[in-house]
Amino acid sequence: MTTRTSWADLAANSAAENVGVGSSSASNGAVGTTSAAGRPVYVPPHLRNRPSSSDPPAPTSTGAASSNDRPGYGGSRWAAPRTDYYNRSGYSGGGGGGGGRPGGWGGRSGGWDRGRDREVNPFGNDDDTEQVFSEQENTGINFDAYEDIPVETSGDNVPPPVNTFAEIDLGEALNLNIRRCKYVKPTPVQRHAIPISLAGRDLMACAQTGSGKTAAFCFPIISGIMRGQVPQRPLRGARTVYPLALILSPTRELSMQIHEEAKKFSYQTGVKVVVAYGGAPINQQLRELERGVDILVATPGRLVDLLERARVSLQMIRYLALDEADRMLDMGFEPQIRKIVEQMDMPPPGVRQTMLFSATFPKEIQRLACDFLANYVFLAVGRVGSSTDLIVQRVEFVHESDKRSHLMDLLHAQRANGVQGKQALTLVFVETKKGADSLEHWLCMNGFPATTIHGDRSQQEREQALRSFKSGATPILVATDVAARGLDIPHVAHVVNFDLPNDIDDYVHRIGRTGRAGKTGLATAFFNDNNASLARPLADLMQEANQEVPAWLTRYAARSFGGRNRRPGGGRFGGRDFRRDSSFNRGNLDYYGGGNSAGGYAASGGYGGGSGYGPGVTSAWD
Ligand SMILES: Nc1ncnc2c1ncn2[C@@H]1O[C@H](COP(=O)(O)OP(=O)(O)OP(=O)(O)O)[C@@H](O)[C@H]1O
Repeated sequence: MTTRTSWADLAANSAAENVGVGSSSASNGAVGTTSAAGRPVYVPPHLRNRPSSSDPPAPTSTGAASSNDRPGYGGSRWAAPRTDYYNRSGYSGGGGGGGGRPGGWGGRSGGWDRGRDREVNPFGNDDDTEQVFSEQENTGINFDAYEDIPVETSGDNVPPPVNTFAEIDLGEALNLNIRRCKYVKPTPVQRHAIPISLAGRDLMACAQTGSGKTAAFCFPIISGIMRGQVPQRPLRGARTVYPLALILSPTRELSMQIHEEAKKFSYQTGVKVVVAYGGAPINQQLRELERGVDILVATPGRLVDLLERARVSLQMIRYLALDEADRMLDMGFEPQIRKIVEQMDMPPPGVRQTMLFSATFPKEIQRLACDFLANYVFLAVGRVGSSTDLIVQRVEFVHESDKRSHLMDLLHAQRANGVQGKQALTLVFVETKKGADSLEHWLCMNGFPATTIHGDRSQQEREQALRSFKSGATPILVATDVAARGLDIPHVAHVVNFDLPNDIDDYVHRIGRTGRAGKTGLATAFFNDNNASLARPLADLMQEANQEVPAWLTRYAARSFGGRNRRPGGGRFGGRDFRRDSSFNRGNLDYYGGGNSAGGYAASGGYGGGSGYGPGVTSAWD
């Protein structure tokens, strides 16, 4: 029954070596065993009767060099919070109710090691601390490209931005991972968003595609969990888990990607990240959850399933992040998100910290989002909903019947220009799943290896398609909008909008699959009469991004009535914090904090001259 390298042993041993150690784990009265040092230690149910691991604990990489003497940071300074966690009944057993933490706090270096479950190094085998410190910036990244981007913040007492990661108190272990990722300096959204979130503020952040939003919400969450004190976890079903942070995203692949990123950022911090998404066997995800979870990354559907099975409780959520937040709150997802955030057991706004991120944020969605926020800061890096100048945008007039041959011409030209005849990675967006399959078939028949990703394919097929695309085995990926948002696929040189979307924001996200992290990219759109309603927003967007707008498109734009893409108030895009709109400020309203579904929220003064907002929120929304 002894697990020589169990989290409990390690925690106890580590505790003894550290300052500020609490009482031993046996004090929680839970089932225990005896550590090598003779101290009784608790072994959670899922670790009992497991063979010992012969592996030593993960080697420390921060060591005593930590310059941060807060408990919970790096190296051997982990003891205080760890002991704190595992002494709490309901957290690590005490009747078996501890879902989140058991097993989460293992290695001396802050990693986790639960018997046979040892934290895998997400950086692969080439993680060498010396190399980490000596290597240069992520190659090919030119964040200077973002330096001139205007930044707008609004809200009460907005914490100031930083210029370097060193200025931010993220903790030694996380700082080391940032260096392992070869992030030399923060991107503009990170410079602003991280200090705001670290100060405990709710945030609605809008920044261009590929500009590093994932790290902007992950770093404060990981850092907060590392240093935070955890309130007592309730005793509930033995198999219910209590994550401390929830990150929701609209697609399975994006959730997987965020999970991969978050695992890198949290390596050896002791913070455990688990992902749950549909289409994959739930039992495997349940087993993973039972091993401990601090940060749960999930798609809404699978999360609702887990909540209804009472396998996850949101009662302990301290951080809620919605990636692609405007998508999460649009008509398709809103009911599910409301159910998760408002109708289960999640703490309300003001108690939890909420972060909403996207590259696009229409004003009507900003209004909706207020239900989820308290006294939030609005941050816009660049114009809300704008595309990055790094993407060269071309629009070509192509009749429906000519699209295939036109695509073929593009691909031939691209192949001719490619390195050693290799096809550059090209992502082709189409409207329908059927259309995707048929175009893929046709491309393959014509000597262009292609694959597809769309909602009618099994999850395994989707994942295989992405792998095959990323590796270059099938350098053309034909996709529906399922691949439009968030996916960070290196080396996508060209995005083709074979069928243009109906909504300009979807266009922004689609083309954002190229031109990421300071790199340049190319986006070509096939436009014809079917896309007339997009003419105006498209022309405006291109102009704004300093792109050449064809004269014929300008003529189309002049004729178009705008439709749903035309946003009133001068700009097509929600170019800024909607709280600054005169319609919103009308009546000297006095809004208040708290997730009141009537629209109450904390926009406590300080915006565009409004001196506080009132309960007449609904009238301001009319
Ligand atoms: N500070 C940094 N230094 C270097 N690279 C970075 C930095 N921050 C993020 N990156 C890299 O930039 C790329 C884009 O980041 P990310 O996927 O978070 O963008 P995003 O803003 O969320 O994009 P999207 O709007 O498409 O979801 C990733 O490959 C990431 O590793």
